[in-house]
Amino acid sequence: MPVEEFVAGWISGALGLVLGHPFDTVKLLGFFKGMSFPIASIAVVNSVLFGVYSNTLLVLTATSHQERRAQPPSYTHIFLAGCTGGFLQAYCLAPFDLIKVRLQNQTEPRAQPGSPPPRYQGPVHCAASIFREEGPRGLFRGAWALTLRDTPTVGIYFITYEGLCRQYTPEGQNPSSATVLVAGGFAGIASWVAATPLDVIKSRMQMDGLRRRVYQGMLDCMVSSVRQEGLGVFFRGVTINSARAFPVNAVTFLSYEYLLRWWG
Ligand SMILES: CN(C)C(=N)NCCC[C@H](N)C(=O)O
Repeated sequence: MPVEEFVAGWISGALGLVLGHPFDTVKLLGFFKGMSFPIASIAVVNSVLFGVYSNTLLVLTATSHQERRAQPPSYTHIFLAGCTGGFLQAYCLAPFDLIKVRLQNQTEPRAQPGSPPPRYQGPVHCAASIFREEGPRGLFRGAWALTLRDTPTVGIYFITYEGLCRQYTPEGQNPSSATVLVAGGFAGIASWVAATPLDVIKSRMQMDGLRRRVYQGMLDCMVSSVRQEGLGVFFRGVTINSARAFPVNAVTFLSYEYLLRWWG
């Protein structure tokens, strides 16, 4: 199994994250300020995403990453490989994403003289507290919604990227840096616009259980969110998700492509 794609995914995910971090921090004003935890987690998750995508395409089409410009895979194969990558990354992402959401939503003010310490004092403390208070399964709270969010939308991510690259690249050639940047940016936006409704539900499921359980399950969360806030609830955060997605995924795809060309 070729491993370069896993390593390239690892490095490119970390680079994309550095650009995306300010957006992640303002999305929910909170306590989540450090970089080491998100870098470590996104690197692992992106490595699984790109590694599984590329190796699934290898199984489906018998072409390596280097051969794919001369023998482009069909969009059906790209979509299926993307969905497989999205499905597997969701399971690796689930505990990291839960910790991120819990820390971001922590609204207690930063330590002021006399104020009680925040409930979670950092990522490791947060993981240990969830494990202790909600059990090992607690670390996977919201994983179903995350899987439903990521499986089709990562398919959309790779289809958009490949479609735009093919549109603006002469046959058989590698896309230019500008094309990779634009295609990567729009792939990020397309996938996040599609992912936002389930992203809202996922975050609510992850916060559920912190004090008392509010929702019976994912469907109940959807229905009560729409009842209380209207259909607009599914588009909450779509603008900031898209604004973050363009630079993050432009840089992710550019570094991924260049690392593979450099090693290839
Ligand atoms: C849930 N969605 C939209 C995705 N997983 N999209 C594909 C990768 C996105 C990239 N790691 C990012 O953080 O923007």
